[in-house]
Amino acid sequence: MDAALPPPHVVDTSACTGEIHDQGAQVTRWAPRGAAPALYVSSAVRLAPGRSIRAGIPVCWPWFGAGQRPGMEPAHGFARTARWALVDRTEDAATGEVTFVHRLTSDAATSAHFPQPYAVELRSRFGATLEVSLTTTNTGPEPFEIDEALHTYLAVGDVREIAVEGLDGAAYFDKVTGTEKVHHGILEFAGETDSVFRSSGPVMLHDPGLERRLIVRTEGAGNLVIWNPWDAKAREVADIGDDDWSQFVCIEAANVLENAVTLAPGESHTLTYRLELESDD
Ligand SMILES: O=P(O)(O)OC[C@H]1O[C@H](O)[C@H](O)[C@@H](O)[C@@H]1O
Repeated sequence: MDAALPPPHVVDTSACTGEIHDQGAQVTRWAPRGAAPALYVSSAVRLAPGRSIRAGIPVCWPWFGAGQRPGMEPAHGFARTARWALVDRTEDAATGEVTFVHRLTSDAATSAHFPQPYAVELRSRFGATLEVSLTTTNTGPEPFEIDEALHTYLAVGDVREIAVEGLDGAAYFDKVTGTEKVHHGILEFAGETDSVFRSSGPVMLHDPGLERRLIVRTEGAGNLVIWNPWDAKAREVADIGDDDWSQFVCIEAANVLENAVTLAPGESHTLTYRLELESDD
């Protein structure tokens, strides 16, 4: 059995329900009041110290995927499995909004692959909309470079039936084929998809199965990464339930490849993800 992860911080207000873990400063649930959950939680999710949580919004930092050099581990950087410190929690009684601030510093989590001093703050605002901002500050004497992503798992009725609007004309790197492409029209899904768009949105996800639309807006992002492993690949990915692959799509706000962020000493950068849900009725 897995060792226990401390329980998440829970939000239950007039505006929404939600939860966030100190591990990874990871939002795992959000639903506006009266609506179904907007974020996917794997039916095979494992909540254990040091294990990435297959749900919600993993924070990928300070590298993405396998990183820029061979041997960089863990995948997607160490922030998503590190224990962050909760430094603030505020609630606005009038709006029902709850805001958490989590912090990770080089004193708390270090890596041979990223020895530079830093402070990272994750501000999550749970309300009628969800807003998550990741701010990186270089607290050391030398410049450094980071990749980053707010790797959001969106819950969908059936990925084969959804349509994503807002990427017409966008260039992207197709990680499945390893080629550069340009997308035209609406984005629909018919197989494994792992695309790094050179676009920051906004995009609208039309979901006829769940009779709703999800609107993603970003700030400070050079890329949107869109991922679904499809059936065969999903079986190779840890902690995804056998029949889960059709029930999510990741639309991630990111700065990767040529959009990696370089920070001079004392400099900060913020990456923001806003999610809104509109029901059809
Ligand atoms: O299995 P994980 O380490 O969580 O990564 C899951 C996925 O994340 C991103 O979307 C990448 O673009 C994919 O290549 C990767 O497979």
